[in-house]
Amino acid sequence: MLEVGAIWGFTSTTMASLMFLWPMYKQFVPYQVRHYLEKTLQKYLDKFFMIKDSNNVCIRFPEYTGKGLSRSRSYDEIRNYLSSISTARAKRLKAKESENSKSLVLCLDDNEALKDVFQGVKVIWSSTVGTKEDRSVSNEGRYWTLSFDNKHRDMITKTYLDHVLREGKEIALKNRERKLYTNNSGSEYSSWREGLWSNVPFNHHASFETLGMDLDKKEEIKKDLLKFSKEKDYYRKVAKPWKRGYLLFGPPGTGKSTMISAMANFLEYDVYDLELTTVKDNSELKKLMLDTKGKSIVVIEDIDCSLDLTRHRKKKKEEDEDEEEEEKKKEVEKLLKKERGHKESKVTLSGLLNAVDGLWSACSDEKIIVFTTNFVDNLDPALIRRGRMEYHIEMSYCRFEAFKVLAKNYLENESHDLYGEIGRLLEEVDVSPADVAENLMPKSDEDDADICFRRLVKSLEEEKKKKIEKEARKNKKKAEDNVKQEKQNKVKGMVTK
Ligand SMILES: Nc1ncnc2c1ncn2[C@@H]1O[C@H](COP(=O)(O)OP(=O)(O)OP(=O)(O)O)[C@@H](O)[C@H]1O
Repeated sequence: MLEVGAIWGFTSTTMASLMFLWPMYKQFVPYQVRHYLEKTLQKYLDKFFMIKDSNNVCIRFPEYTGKGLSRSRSYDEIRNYLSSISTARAKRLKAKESENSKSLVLCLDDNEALKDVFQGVKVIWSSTVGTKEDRSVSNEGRYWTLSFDNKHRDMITKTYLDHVLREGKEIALKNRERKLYTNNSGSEYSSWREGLWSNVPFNHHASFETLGMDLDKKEEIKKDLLKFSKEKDYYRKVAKPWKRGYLLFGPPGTGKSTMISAMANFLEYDVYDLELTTVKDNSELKKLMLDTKGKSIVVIEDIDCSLDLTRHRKKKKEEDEDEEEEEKKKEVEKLLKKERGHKESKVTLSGLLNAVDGLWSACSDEKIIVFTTNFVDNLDPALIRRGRMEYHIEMSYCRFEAFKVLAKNYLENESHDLYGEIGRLLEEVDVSPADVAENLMPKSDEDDADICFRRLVKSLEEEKKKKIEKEARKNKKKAEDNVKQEKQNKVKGMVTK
């Protein structure tokens, strides 16, 4: 496209002179001379432009591939665009499978033409096979030729071509095979000369339809994502990098990872799964972030396990915090410390904050950052404050609405006599959607919906029993502690007397 612009001035002057002299030239110059002159002139001009008659302008776009020149990106974008407007004529077009694309790309056959109308102006795209000389510039001498009325020249070159390239780029993004990236650790990529990220095709089929959670909450998240993806101009206007942070928190098995896949599928984004424990230091983290593309979700799962962020905690523990919960946290922290002993990462909290929304973040477009954690209270408030992690989503235990989605997913069932009992039990006990899903999944060919629902009821009843026993133990311990305390108080009282 740059080349087209650069020679436009020169060509338009030449064209104007030719248009003026054209009738005289045709009448008085012998055919052989005309033929020679036209051939010579074509050598210089025909690469990009040619004049058909005094009213029509044609622009040619050669397909660069040879002579060390990389394939013209704009050519691909034009091809995508033409493919999208030519579906009605698909049968007459040659279908070619494109590289790294999940869809077919339709191409015009040699010497075929395609009409497009833009802002009421008609243009014709045709595919041309050029002469022998053309092959020195373009692979196989192939061109797209765009013809239009000269009076629309400004609109076509300024607005229409921009529109074609923009649309073509959008289509390419939509059709691309989406990827799941994971970071290579420092030593791996330096010794194997790999990139910072390795990737595999992203094939997770989770969607918001299959995600078991409160319906209103689900709709709210979808709306938020959609709004974000359409707000390029708004972010530019308010001078903010086009990115948004989501914090997903909740107990294990409540669907945090599933939610990330659903988000990626909903927006058609790539996913970068960033394993912080293998990142050497802050500078490597910055490089990794800079090496991510737009239209992507950068995920740091179990952020509380990735870094020692707990030491920065400002809030004092609430006094009435559940003792057993606290015991569990201590256990997890102990395990993490052991783990960190093996893979010491020098990434600091400030390094992470910089990577999330430092200067670098303005360098790429349309990015979502997701942190997940099982223990939201363990995180430093600076890391998850609003403005950094704008949207906090609590993934909670399975209740009746989520159960209905899971029953539909796993058993294609929407009503059963046991629904009432299951609904009541799910209000009484806290079980994760992962646990419910496990019970609903048929274990053999004989397992029908009835068997699976009964298995679920049995498991929920067991959970309820455990809960009651736990409560009883807790109350007993409390009563014993009270008695102990009273005894101690009495002894203290007797001593002071
Ligand atoms: N809300 C949900 N909707 C549908 N399926 C779910 C949901 N939650 C869990 N599952 C099922 O349970 C499995 C485990 O869920 P997932 O890994 O998303 O949970 P998680 O919250 O990320 O767990 P962890 O905190 O242990 O990483 C998933 O493969 C999915 O099949």
